Amino acid sequence: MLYIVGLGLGDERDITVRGLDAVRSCSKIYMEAYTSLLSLGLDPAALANLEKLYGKEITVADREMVEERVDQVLLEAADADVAFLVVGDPFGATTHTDLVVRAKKMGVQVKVIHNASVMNAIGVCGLQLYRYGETISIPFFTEEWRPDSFYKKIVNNSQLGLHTLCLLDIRVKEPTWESLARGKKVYEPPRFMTVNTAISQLLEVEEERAYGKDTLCIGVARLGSDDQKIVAGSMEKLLDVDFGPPLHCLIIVGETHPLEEEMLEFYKM
Ligand SMILES: C[S@@+](CC[C@H](N)C(=O)[O-])C[C@H]1O[C@@H](n2cnc3c(N)ncnc32)[C@H](O)[C@@H]1O
Repeated sequence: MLYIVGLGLGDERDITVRGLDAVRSCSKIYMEAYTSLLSLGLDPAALANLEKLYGKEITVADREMVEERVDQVLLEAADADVAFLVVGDPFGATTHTDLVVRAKKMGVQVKVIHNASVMNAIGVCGLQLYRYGETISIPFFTEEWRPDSFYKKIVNNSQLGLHTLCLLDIRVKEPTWESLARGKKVYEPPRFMTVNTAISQLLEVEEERAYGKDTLCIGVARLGSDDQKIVAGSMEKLLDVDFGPPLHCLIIVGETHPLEEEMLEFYKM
């Protein structure tokens, strides 16, 4: 059996009882470490906490492993119970549908154990799920590369009066050759996009007045942790707010219902 287990958004204690039972029963544990709070996956101290809780060693599965060598994991799961851990929820934003499809095609049984995910940002600020449009991802701009395909989606959402949840880029540096030569992959800390960078990039590509510096937005940092931070304000005001350590996401507010407005008041700066 392949157990795909969501770890939630806080720390190692956020796994569900059902998830913990499954993990402890498995002979091999992999942890996906590229779509979410990578510090959990790549910080040796955080990893050690998880291993202590599970009583088992964890193999960190980076993008290359998940995309290119996943059949090895699935073959193991054909003969034994294997856990594949995902920070957040296995189907939260980035889905692991591909893994499920491949497992089923190979005749491997799959059980998914859900948990909180970044999708909880949708409601935590008081906005309502059915008043959101398409979710977007904002990549880091570089000197030569300024993709803005997300912009059209914001325009569409805004024309319909819908809110937009913006997920922000995470850049994982490849393990160095030096560390690979020593037979060990060593990861440098990933680069995370802040709410401030996201807003300045959004203002840079704006041209159809879908939004502007006065548009109401909500910045959400470290959702699900004890020190989560949620601040609502105009783009201009949020540009100067220090949201602290990652992970961050941003919501562009569309037309609001009176109940949404009441809740938003608690977060306004
Ligand atoms: C691909 S999504 C997360 C998928 C993950 N499996 C989940 O269920 O949450 C990654 C993006 O979501 C946002 N995100 C994830 N966790 C967050 C958190 N705790 N607080 C704020 N934003 C978060 C960040 O913008 C991050 O780049």
